[in-house]
Amino acid sequence: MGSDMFGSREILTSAQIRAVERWAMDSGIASGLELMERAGAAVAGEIRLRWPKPARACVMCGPGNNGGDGYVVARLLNEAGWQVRVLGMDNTPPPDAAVMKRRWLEIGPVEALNEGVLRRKSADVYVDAISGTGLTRPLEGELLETVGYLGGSGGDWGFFSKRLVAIDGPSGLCLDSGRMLGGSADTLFSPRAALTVTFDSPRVGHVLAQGPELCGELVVADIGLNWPRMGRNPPLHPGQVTRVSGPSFARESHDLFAIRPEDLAKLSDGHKFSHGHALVVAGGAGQGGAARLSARAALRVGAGLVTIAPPQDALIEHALPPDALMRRAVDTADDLARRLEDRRITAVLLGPGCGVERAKALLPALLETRRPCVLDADALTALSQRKAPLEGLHSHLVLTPHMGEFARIFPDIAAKLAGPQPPFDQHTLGQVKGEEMARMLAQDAEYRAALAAERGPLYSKLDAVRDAARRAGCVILLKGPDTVIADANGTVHVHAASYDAAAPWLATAGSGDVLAGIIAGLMARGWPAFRAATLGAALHAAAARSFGPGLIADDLPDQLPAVFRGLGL
Ligand SMILES: NC(=O)C1=CN([C@@H]2O[C@H](COP(=O)(O)OP(=O)(O)OC[C@H]3O[C@@H](n4cnc5c(N)ncnc54)[C@H](OP(=O)(O)O)[C@@H]3O)[C@@H](O)[C@H]2O)[C@H](O)CC1
Ligand SMILES: [K+]
Repeated sequence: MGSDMFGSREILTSAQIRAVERWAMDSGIASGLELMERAGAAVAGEIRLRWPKPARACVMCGPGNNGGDGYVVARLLNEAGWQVRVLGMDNTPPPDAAVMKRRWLEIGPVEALNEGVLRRKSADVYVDAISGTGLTRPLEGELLETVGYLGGSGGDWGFFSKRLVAIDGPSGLCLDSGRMLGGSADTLFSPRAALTVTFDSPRVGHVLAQGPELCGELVVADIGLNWPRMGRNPPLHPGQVTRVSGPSFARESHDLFAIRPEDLAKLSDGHKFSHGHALVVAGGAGQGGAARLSARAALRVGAGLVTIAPPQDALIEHALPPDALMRRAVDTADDLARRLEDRRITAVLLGPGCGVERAKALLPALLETRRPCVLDADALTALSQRKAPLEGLHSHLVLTPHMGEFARIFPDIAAKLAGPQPPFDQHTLGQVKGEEMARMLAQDAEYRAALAAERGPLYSKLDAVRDAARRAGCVILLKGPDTVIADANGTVHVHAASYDAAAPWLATAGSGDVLAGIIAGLMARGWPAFRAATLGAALHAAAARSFGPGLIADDLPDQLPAVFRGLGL
């Protein structure tokens, strides 16, 4: 999946993939049994690619259709000459899984699925088919002990992390949020898979939070669902997609990678007079480095003109190259307002190295113009210190906070995301009071309503950024290894750096200033806020990858030409 860096693909919630499966079955594309056979065959095939010599497998099958996939894997590995041991449950599985279980029982026994039985004999490969998209509440009892043992409660998680293959996801992982259901954020004793095989499309939980770490290598297998993709009519009924709300499925889909064919055409459009003019506000004396990084990035991404605007007494600091940069002093809000009377300035960046007080003083004049702009760093702190932080924000605006800045502007949303997740027991509720208690009770009610409506149970980073963007009425890009970008209409995009290998190098000082500059440069060139943010995140990661290890932020802008060449521009 990582190889398709410049494509886009939908990321689905559990409810969405269920609806797609139902649609495929209802339209006669494939029966449930056929889909399950294909899913199992895909998993068995991936296992045999990695362990080409028949070996010993232990397949753990849960109570639902995830378990059904497991019984198929067991049968197919057995046919390929593997020694297969199956652990399963004494329940009445759903109809397709029941058929697959019966077929396995013609071949071999099903032992009880618990930690004691699992410990008894070791295997070369362990297949986790305990739970998939149907997990709705934290695991308990023997299942929890089994999953905890896979996660290392027996003291040896390294053993399983090399040989655990998860079907759809490691069990216990909420595939709508990337968090362990009922678990703590530190994922102690959470199973880590060497390989996760999922079907049709990645799920939200594969790319957010702990998902990438717990899933290991992610393979997305095509099981022939053939549903109409992006931008066409969905096979989903509105009621089935309310978790990721909005009227149409195209708007609902969370695409993983950002660069689309229409972006390529526009990036290579060589008409210099249509490339706009970005104004990058800089800080006082000795503070100019961050803004210069941003300005250089805006130039490299192709803004026709870039002006850096420090206070008068810091102007001299910006005398050095790049000579393509223009310099104009901006001391007061009036100066900025006068500068922005020039309609040729098509985007503004405020924040990097600007100083909180200066940002606070300039913000009203900037927001007043409703000019496309990016607010980063000190401008975000300035926002959060205003009496009404969100006043005057508008849809041509991109905020690029990291988690700390996000939490200062949206404290309640951040608390909901970071806090314990429902269902809350009496003990947990007994430890809080007042507003905290009210918030948790509301969240618990929301969780139960979501379950009743067949939606994903946990509050995810995706939900958080979407809620924040709706409230603020602008685009928000929350930085991290799983960068989530949302607009005010509920469209969400995930840039999952965890799947493109650039993440560790991007965690370097000044990297955010470059990202803000790239986005401002794209906005100056006429990209609407949301597309500028998604494309900017992809170009930023691509620049890091192009340079590789040893990267410092100064290197990023100058990698953009190589990235563009790589895109065939
Ligand atoms: N033909 C198909 O539908 C295909 C399915 N695929 C695979 O199916 C799973 C999704 O299957 P589903 O049955 O919806 O869900 P799971 O197997 O993940 O789990 C559901 C069962 O687990 C029970 N459950 C839920 N939470 C818990 C818990 N905390 N402890 C114990 N048991 C739990 C649940 O019981 P309920 O009481 O809640 O009903 C179910 O019995 C998908 O992931 C794929 O692997 C294939 O994709 C192909 C086609
Ligand atoms: K699983």
